[in-house]
Amino acid sequence: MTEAVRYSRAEVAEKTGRNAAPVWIIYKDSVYDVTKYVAEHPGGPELVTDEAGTDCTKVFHEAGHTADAYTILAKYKIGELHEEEKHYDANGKKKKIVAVKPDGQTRTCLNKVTCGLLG
Ligand code: HEM
Repeated sequence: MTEAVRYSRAEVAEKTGRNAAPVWIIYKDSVYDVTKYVAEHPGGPELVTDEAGTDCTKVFHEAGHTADAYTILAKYKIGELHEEEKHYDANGKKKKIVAVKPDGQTRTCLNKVTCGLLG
């Protein structure tokens, strides 16, 4: 299996479609070059170009896209984010963000509530 090409969120952020730049978007930690699709988008090109360079995972979901849209999107995949910049784990689950205290101690949510109750 060939390794995925890796990009940083900063690199993607430059691909805004402006000044002849391509239109790249991030969806669930994968990077897509949708430059050639923009003009074909059934919802109009602006909906896509407005998100160019960004992580549009939430927006893409909320637009209520059908399975067709996800199939088309898959065709434009060019790579993935660097491991340390990913928001999803290997099972596609959203990574848990644990609050890290300055002294390096970590507290879970439940812990915080309990400590809060005890004062
Ligand atoms: C990232 C921002 C995007 C937004 C906010 C967005 C929003 C929308 C909206 C509102 C529609 C409905 C249009 C209508 O019924 O008149 C639509 C349709 C559609 N969009 Fe997007 N879209 C985005 C990106 C994309 C991308 C990147 C693709 C594929 C590469 C895509 C594929 C489609 C397809 C195939 C439809 C037709 C209906 C469907 O199959 O879901 N969209 N989009």
